[in-house]
Amino acid sequence: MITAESLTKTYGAKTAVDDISFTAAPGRVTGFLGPNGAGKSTTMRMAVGLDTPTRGSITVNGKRFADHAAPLREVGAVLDAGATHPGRTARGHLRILAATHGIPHSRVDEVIGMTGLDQVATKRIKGFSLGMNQRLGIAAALLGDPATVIFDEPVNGLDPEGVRWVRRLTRRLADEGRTVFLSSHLMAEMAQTADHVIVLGKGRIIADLPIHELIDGTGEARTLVRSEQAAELARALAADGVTLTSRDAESFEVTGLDARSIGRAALQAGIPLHELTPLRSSLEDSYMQLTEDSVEYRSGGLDEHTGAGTTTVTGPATGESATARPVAATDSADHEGALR
Ligand SMILES: Nc1ncnc2c1ncn2[C@@H]1O[C@H](COP(=O)(O)OP(=O)(O)OP(=O)(O)O)[C@@H](O)[C@H]1O
Repeated sequence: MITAESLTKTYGAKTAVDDISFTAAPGRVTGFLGPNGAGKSTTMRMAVGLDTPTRGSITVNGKRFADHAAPLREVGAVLDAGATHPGRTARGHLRILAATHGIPHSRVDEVIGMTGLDQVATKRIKGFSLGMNQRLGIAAALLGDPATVIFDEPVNGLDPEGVRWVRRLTRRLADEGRTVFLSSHLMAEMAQTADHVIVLGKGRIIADLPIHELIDGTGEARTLVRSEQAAELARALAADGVTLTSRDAESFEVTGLDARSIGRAALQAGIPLHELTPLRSSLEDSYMQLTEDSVEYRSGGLDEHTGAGTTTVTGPATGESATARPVAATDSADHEGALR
């Protein structure tokens, strides 16, 4: 269990973590999600005593990290997979760690087996690929058979097999009743891995909810429609499976019909449209919307995250224009590309 209460960290004038409170519970994978610079790593570093809170607290299994008599048996963390001695072998590295923490040698071979490092256990770490280093970091984190694990961006730079392996492993660890706390800036990754997500933006929590609520809340595409003849248009669109929700006298939201079909139906009915805006359609979009105001570094021009530009939709009959910002146009392939 990880519990943060009013946790705050400032570096000079910079507030990296801003008064956050949350719980990562045992038996589930909690995803810690947020754009670059949101404060994820800082929070994780405070959880394992590598940084001190400016205010508030973060405890693991009920105690501050430093107050645990045998911290490695309580929490295993991978915050920087590269932090090893390059001249040592994988087994040598793990044996030294085990010895300094009073962990029996037999556990070293267990974690080597669990992380699939058998073939390279006697090889020097300096020749290790990123994926092997990541596995070694995880092996070290699991040495003490901890009840809580904390992995910072565990799939970053991994090949598809590595990504799948991390997913399966984290699921297994949670199913064994452990608290699994993972950070990522990729919604698509979290959607496949986490049971619960905490979304951080500019040091603050902007969402804390089960992953299915995030999916259920955003799964169905909605379109905002505005027309002076809203009632007439609503009648033209009415059909099985189509839901119309009124916003005001001239606008309503449509589910069960995409923007293209709505536009076509309006044209056929000779009804001018003033607005036709797809509201959202994917998990990635909802994440982008959640974090829209929280992105610290943004490139100019097209929104690099949503891939969304601005599309002008010409209303039928009158030729009036309406501006639609198709947030649904996200192509998450770039994000997922790193995962395949
Ligand atoms: N030692 C430090 N000194 C000054 N500022 C820092 C320090 N560590 C982090 N920060 C700042 O705090 C903010 C949060 O950083 P942090 O690394 O925790 O974010 P993050 O969500 O992990 O991002 P990323 O995904 O890029 O690692 C950033 O603006 C960062 O520049």
